[in-house]
Amino acid sequence: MAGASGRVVRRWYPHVLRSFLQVPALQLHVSKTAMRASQKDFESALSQVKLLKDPGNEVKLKLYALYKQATEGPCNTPKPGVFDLINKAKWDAWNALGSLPKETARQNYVDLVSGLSSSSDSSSQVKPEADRKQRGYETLVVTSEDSITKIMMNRPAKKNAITTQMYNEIMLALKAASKDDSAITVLTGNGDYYSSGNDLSNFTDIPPEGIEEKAKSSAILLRDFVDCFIDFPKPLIAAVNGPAVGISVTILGLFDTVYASSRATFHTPFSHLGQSPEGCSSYTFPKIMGPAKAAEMLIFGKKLTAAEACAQGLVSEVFPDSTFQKEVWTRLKAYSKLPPNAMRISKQVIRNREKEKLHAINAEESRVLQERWLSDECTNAVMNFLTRKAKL
Ligand SMILES: CCCCCCCCCC/C=C/CC(=O)SCCNC(=O)CCNC(=O)[C@H](O)C(C)(C)COP(=O)(O)OP(=O)(O)OC[C@H]1O[C@@H](n2cnc3c(N)ncnc32)[C@H](O)[C@@H]1OP(=O)(O)O
Repeated sequence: MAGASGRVVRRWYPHVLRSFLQVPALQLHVSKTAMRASQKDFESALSQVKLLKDPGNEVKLKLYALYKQATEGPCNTPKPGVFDLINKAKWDAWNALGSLPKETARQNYVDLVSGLSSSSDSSSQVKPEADRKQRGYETLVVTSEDSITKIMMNRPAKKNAITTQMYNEIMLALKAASKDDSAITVLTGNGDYYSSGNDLSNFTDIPPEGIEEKAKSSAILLRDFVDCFIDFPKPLIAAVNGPAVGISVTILGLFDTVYASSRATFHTPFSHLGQSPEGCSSYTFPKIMGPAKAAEMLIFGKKLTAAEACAQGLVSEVFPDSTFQKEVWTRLKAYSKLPPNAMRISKQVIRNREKEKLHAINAEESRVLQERWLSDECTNAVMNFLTRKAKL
């Protein structure tokens, strides 16, 4: 088909998309059960999508996953076999959305299509290497520039506490970053905190099936989340711009490099919260800092300053807070110019032999936490925070 410019424009919908995603035409009509506030926008996005140029397989997978989540809810179909590559990729994309609410998925679908429409309108002017703010995230700002994908947690008013939606969006962003053309990926926080860890209001959203079911699905979410860090194939850097708590600290052991502002602190108050370590920290922390120092953090909740965390090997380098952003990004831009394949392969050589072990540890930590979340110690600690009786 010839576009307005005379260029040959390949319309990818419906035949290509349908054959790729094998979505029957009828499925593209929204089911009545999916009626919500953004229903009209969603329907118009479904029509708009037909007019777009081929956005590439990665985006098609994202659209597919959001469409399935928006209309059917969380993925609960059996995982296709390893050799069923297309269906497995589709299943993985849908499954990665975890328990993202239907309404949010619908909104994300609408945002994604609107982003695609505006970028295809001005596609002739957009440089592929330009700073691209990726749309479709509500709790993150994801940008790609200078061969660096930056994933910034963006709930500064809540100290970047990680909601279920943010866990899902970080997983999506990591999966996209693992396949994009960037050389390195950076996780950071917006505002004065890096992250205050798990959003404790995650404990209040109990489904009709009860707290046990919530603990079970949360353990799956946690395990999937940490797996994404274990498996991330490119150099992964944390730019810890301020205090870090809980899971935002424990997963640092799975990063390749950790830069910290002098204002950052590192705090894992699991016993105070009636919980136990996650993010593979029960293995990585003793390995990084020795069992005695790790126990002080993970059992007794000792908070480390940035300088202490650096002395103990959890942090690679500390920068004065006043120059943190400038110095870190100058350093990262230089690193991002190194040959990407060499960096990726070096990471594999360093990390691969431990992957299986890390997955097993992650599974075990998630299993133990699933039980902890049902304990009185944990319930009381969370209630105390939510009723403003306690802070860390
Ligand atoms: C049934 C099972 C369900 C479980 C689902 C879990 C899924 C995966 C779990 C993985 C496990 C992770 C373990 C952890 O991460 S443990 C760490 C948890 N984090 C905390 O306990 C921190 C709690 N926050 C605080 O103590 C303080 O807020 C602070 C971080 C010390 C900052 O204090 P400050 O006085 O400076 O600021 P405020 O308290 O006024 O905070 C500003 C607003 O932000 C809200 N906030 C901050 N942190 C969190 C949080 N972690 N969860 C929820 N809300 C948070 C705070 O309430 C303020 O909100 P407001 O303005 O509306 O009052």
